[in-house]
Formats: sequence, structure tokens, C-alpha cells
Amino acid sequence: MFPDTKNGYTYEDCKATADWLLAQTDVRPKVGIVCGSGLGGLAEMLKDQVAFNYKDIPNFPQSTVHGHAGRLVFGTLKGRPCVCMQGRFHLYEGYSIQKITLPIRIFKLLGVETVMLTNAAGGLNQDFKVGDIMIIKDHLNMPGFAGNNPLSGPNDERFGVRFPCMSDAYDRELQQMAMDVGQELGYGDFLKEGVYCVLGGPSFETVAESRMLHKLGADAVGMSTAPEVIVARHCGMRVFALSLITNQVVMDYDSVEKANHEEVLQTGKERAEQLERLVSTMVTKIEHNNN
Ligand SMILES: O=P(O)(O)O[C@H]1O[C@H](CO)[C@@H](O)[C@H]1O
Ligand SMILES: Nc1nc2[nH]cnc2c(=O)[nH]1
Repeated sequence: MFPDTKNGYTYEDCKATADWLLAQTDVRPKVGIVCGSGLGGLAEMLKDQVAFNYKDIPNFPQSTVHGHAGRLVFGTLKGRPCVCMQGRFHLYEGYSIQKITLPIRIFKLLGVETVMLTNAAGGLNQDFKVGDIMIIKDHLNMPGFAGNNPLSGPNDERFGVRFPCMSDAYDRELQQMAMDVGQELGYGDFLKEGVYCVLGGPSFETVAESRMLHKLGADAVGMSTAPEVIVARHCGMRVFALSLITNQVVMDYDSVEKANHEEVLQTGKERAEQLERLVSTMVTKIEHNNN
């Protein structure tokens, strides 16, 4: 086992981890899935599973948050080879931003072409309700504004260019596919689209912060996803992402509501089945080079 003390990982480090994994499974995934808080049930849908605990994977960080099991699961979803992170990493766990996004580069080196991410998020858009599923069309990367971008540091051209474009970060065809699939499944009433804002966490927002984010154009707020999306786009993978609106963000000083992680996990449980069906149906419709 390699020591897990570094902030950044080289191409060779990522390749060593990818090769270690590829030597232990015949699954050659085209789709990589990242499960948000309380949304790890998606991984259970994979057939013919080969699963690894994060603690056993060279270079991998460990999950420390309740609702993130800490397993990398390979398998097939309706015959399509996939790899699924049952639990992700967050800045507030104390990891560097390069470390929390390392698995995305490993996805790339495993042969993944499309990354699908889910998260739990607080609703800022006043038309959103708890239990809505928001197709992410764009993000506000607040840690990035402050210089904390996962691509900071030396750029390795084997992954991608120094200055990657992000105006097309969220694949528009996949967004349309999600809308169409959602309509077919009868999810029209709770399927929305919007802008996701990432903050460092782990404290939830103050009223003033929430009002500011709403004014800036954010529809939902969370503590993940955008760094993973940046790294995925940098190395040329297609990206699709969903937020489950697990709570309404408190925007009013008179409100007695208090954001809490238990509510986040509870809403995840209540909507998990629909979210899983939406993602798994999409997986069967995404075209890759050899299917
Ligand atoms: O983004 P995911 O991993 O779904 O988790 C969300 O839920 C947690 C807060 O309840 C935070 O970690 C936030 O980012
Ligand atoms: N920052 C933040 N993250 C969340 N994750 C789930 N709900 C929330 C929220 O209200 N705020």
C-alpha cells in the first residue's frame, strides 16, 4: 500500500492505481458514477459486482462522512459496464482539492468516457421543493474564485490543457436526455434544471450568505461536484450531474427551520429509487464507441 500523505498526484500515481484496479476486474467501464450523500443505492443496482473498499485501493483517500459508504464498485447496469463511487470526498474533510478529485482522473485512466454525478443540495430557487431533482446546467465554483481550483499546480498535458473551457461543462445532449427520460418515467412534476453553487462547508449557510447566492443566480447549494466536474472536463470526459434538493435553504430570519445532515439523508432515502431509475435508464441510452 502506498502512503496517502501527498496533496497532488502525478499521472504515474493515477496510472498505478488504475492499473491496480484493472488487474483485479474484467469490467472495462465506459460510465463512471459518483454517488452523493445518502444516494449510494445506485451502486447496489450494479450486476456482477467487483467492489473495493477505499482503504484497500492504493492512493485513495477514505470516506469520513455519514451517508458515504467508501466503496468503489465495478459492474454492469443493464449490460453496460460501469464503475461507481459509493461515497465521495469533500474539501471540509481536510483533503486537498487535488486529492478529492483524484478518483475522476482514475476514472479516465480506467477508460471511462462519461461521468455522471449526483449530490444532495439545499434549494435556493423559491420554486423548488424538497424532493425535486435538479439537472445541473452550470455551476458557481466559489472555492475556485478564492484560488482553490483542482487544476492549480503544474499541468500535465497527458490529462488536458492548461486553460480548459468550462462554458460547455455540462453536456447539453445529456441534459435533454434526462428531461426526456424523466418525462417518460412520469417525473415531470419534480424534475427541474438549474445552477449549482459549491461552497467549502462544512457549516451550512447563514441567511445573508443564502440571500447572496440566490441573487448571484444559484438555484441550489452544496459542498461538492464542481471540482470533480472541472477535472472530468479537463481530461475530456462528458459530464452529467444531478442535485437532489434535500432541504430548503433558510432565507428568512423568522424561519424556525435549521439545515441538518439527518434531513439531507432522509430526503435521499425518500427519493433514491426515482433518482436511481433516472440515472440507470440514461446509462442504457448513452452511446459509446463500442456500443
Ligand atoms: O454533495 P454531497 O456529497 O451529496 O453531500 C452534501 O451533503 C452534505 C451536507 O449534508 C455535504 O457534504 C453536501 O455536499
Ligand atoms: N451547503 C449546503 N450543502 C448542502 N447539502 C445538502 N443540503 C445543503 C445545504 O443546504 N447547503
